[in-house]
Amino acid sequence: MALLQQLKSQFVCQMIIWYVFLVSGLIINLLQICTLPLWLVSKQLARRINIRLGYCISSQMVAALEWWSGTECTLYTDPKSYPLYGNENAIVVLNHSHEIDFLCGWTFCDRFGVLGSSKVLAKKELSYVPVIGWMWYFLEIVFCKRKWEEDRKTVAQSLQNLRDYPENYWFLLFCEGTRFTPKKHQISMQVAESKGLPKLKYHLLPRTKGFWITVQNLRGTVAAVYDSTLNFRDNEAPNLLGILNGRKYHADLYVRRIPLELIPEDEAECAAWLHKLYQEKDSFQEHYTQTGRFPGPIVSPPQRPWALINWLFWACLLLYPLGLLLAQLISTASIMTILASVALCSAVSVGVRWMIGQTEIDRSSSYGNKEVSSKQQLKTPDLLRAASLHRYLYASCVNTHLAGLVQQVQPCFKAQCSLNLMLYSRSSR
Ligand SMILES: CC/C=C\C/C=C\C/C=C\C/C=C\C/C=C\C/C=C\CCC(=O)SCCNC(=O)CCNC(=O)[C@H](O)C(C)(C)COP(=O)(O)OP(=O)(O)OC[C@H]1O[C@@H](n2cnc3c(N)ncnc32)[C@H](O)[C@@H]1OP(=O)(O)O
Ligand SMILES: CCCCCCCCCCCCCCCCCC(=O)OC[C@@H](O)COP(=O)(O)O
Repeated sequence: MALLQQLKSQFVCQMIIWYVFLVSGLIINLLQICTLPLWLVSKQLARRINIRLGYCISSQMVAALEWWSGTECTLYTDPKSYPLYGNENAIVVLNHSHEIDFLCGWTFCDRFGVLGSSKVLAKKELSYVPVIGWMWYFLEIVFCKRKWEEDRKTVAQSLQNLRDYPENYWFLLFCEGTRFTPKKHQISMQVAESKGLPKLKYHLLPRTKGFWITVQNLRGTVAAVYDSTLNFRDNEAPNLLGILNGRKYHADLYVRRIPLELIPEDEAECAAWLHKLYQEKDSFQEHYTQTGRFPGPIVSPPQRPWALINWLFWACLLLYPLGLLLAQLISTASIMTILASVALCSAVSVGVRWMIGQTEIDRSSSYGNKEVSSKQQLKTPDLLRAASLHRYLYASCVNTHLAGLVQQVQPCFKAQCSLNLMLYSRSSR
């Protein structure tokens, strides 16, 4: 066992995994380009082909997690909801604190048969990542610049395109918008305070616009929101390099299925609903910290062999020509070819390191890192501030089960909030 573990951490093994991933990925990207003319003839067929091509890439990372590192992924959920998973379209809301959270998400996608078709609202920068980012263009992943004024149109349009998608998919939303760091947490809690929202211990304050626009544009085609909360046992801090080194982690995922009809249509109410959801998620994390488990029963889906079979297929296909090439290099070695090969390998290693860097929290973007000055808060137009306060008042009432009453008096509430805030803003100028 220890020998196997040592073998897994050998540089040469990791080189093989990388070689197979990169070369097969680029071949698949090329095949995806070849499907372009087909989009004009049969869009649905082109989509179905791309789902399978996409699977060939993303399942390699799932294979690395499940078969190479042996990471265990446990699902806590209601057994009544379980049969629906994978058999309907869903919006997945997931916390964003771990470097491999997306990969654990992919594992569950694979187990429920929606890996090739799974979607995400991703930051635009990821679309430039070779192999994965390029693959995403053809899978109609929705990209955003995290600048609402620019995103509101493009994101809505991309979501509308998914309305006639031919296979079931899960649409993943990291509503926190960026990965958790202590600094981002501190700043987002200042924002929460300025909006009169309760503080969260384990999450950043969720950004509500992406959630609202997704629900609004996918209503009628998506059946439910899967509220998903992920954590790792024994305070593990998993990362991609650990996976490639064959290190085993233990992921626990708690999923609640919430029918889409229960989510308010109005933007302010939808935002309040999401804030309340994150307060609940925070309490689940607290429960996990205290007890080492999530509430409810464990109903884990079985591991499937397809990710491993796919990897073995590409390995057989690509390792033989690599062997031939190496043999030829050694037999006809000239100084020039050796130097050129070393230069090529070094360039590839730098590229690979950059790709891994995309998953590392230490290299996270500065989004959500900038202090929001009180001056900026005061600059917010009166009505927007009023809407924020109204949202909070509504959320507080939802918390105290007074939602029905609020809905009745809502127009008066809105007017009263607007008036109060206009008076407040004028007096503070
Ligand atoms: C059964 C099993 C179930 C589940 C299995 C689990 C998962 C599997 C599912 C699918 C897998 C599929 C794919 C996974 C593969 C890979 C994924 C990889 C990565 C991609 C992830 C990303 O790229 S995350 C980053 C991009 N995404 C997002 O940002 C989404 C969330 N963001 C939003 O919704 C934003 O609103 C926005 C992007 C639409 C617009 O952003 P913008 O900043 O322009 O506007 P905002 O409205 O958000 O900001 C202004 C308001 O925010 C307030 N503010 C200011 N500072 C802060 C702060 N620090 N924190 C919080 N709020 C802040 C400000 O006051 C404004 O307030 P308003 O009152 O005016 O709204
Ligand atoms: C067998 C396979 C082994 C090979 C391993 C391949 C590794 C390839 C690495 C490419 C990774 C590209 C997919 C990246 C997904 C990263 C998800 C992520 O977490 O994005 C961060 C954003 O949400 C928020 O960004 P920040 O604002 O925090 O910054």
